Amino acid sequence: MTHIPGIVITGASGRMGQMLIKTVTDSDQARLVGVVERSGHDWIGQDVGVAMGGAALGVTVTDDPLEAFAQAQAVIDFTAPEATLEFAALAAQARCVHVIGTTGMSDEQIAALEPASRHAVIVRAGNMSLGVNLLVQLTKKVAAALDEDFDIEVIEGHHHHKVDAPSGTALMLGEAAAEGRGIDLAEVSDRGRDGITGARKRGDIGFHAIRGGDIVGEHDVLFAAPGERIVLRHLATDRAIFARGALKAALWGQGKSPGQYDMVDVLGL
Ligand SMILES: NC(=O)C1=CN([C@@H]2O[C@H](COP(=O)(O)OP(=O)(O)OC[C@H]3O[C@@H](n4cnc5c(N)ncnc54)[C@H](O)[C@@H]3O)[C@@H](O)[C@H]2O)C=CC1
Ligand SMILES: O=C(O)C1=N[C@H](C(=O)O)C[C@H](O)C1
Repeated sequence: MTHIPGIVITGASGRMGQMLIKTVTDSDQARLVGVVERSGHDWIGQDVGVAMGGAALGVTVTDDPLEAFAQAQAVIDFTAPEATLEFAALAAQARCVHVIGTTGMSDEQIAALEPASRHAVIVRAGNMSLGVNLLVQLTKKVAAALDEDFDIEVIEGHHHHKVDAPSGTALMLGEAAAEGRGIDLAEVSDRGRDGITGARKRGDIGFHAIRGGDIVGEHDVLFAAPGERIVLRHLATDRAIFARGALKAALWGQGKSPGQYDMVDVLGL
């Protein structure tokens, strides 16, 4: 019996799904034991390596998540909110660590993860990269050090396929800024101004989303005061940074107590 954890990747044909499959198969610390796609997808029943245009990997794409999860110790899931909720219940049933990269989940959907987290480890983060999670810590510190003379704006840019805004990362950064200031983000959030908006309200945290081409992910946190500006910036140029973080989370979660965790826990930041 091998102690190398078996991993299932959901959303196998997606931008992140394919990157995750490469990352897991290149790793000597994990084994790819299953890949899941939605019912009706033309990859179902094919060897995933062949479907990706390369050599066979000996793993067939399935639309039966529970059957796949039953063979695994962790599920890495970068799909869509409804799918992620379904996978959370099934991963808990199979006692798999569930690493959730999916963004765009509503507060209600996030709350609905709680029953699953009583039985299994869930690691969820809107961004799995080391750099962004460091930026989150820096944002909290800078916001705590500055008063409301500094207007905070979070500006993010992504590829034209992205379906949710603001990005999960932008929300993490906004939450960090609000936490640094000791306030509730929901009360100060100002998203995507348009029209005669009136002057900026002191203390608000603004969000702006750019969508275009193949931008992997760019985030600025702007602190603007009369006479000076500070910009904290992260630029992602390769999705491998997210996949590496997700695999790290899947390995970190082995043997941990059931509950909800994030990348700050995984990275020890
Ligand atoms: N947390 C992080 O570090 C990162 C998060 N993301 C998030 O990951 C998610 C996916 O991003 P992309 O890969 O760019 O999207 P994508 O659209 O390329 O891939 C999503 C995949 O999920 C599949 N899917 C949807 N419903 C499914 C179901 N019920 N069962 C199985 N598969 C299902 C789709 O068929 C598709 O292949 C988004 O929410 C994105 O914001 C993306 C990059 C980094
Ligand atoms: O959809 C993406 O591509 C990304 N989504 C995440 C987000 O919403 O912040 C992380 C990364 O920026 C890429």
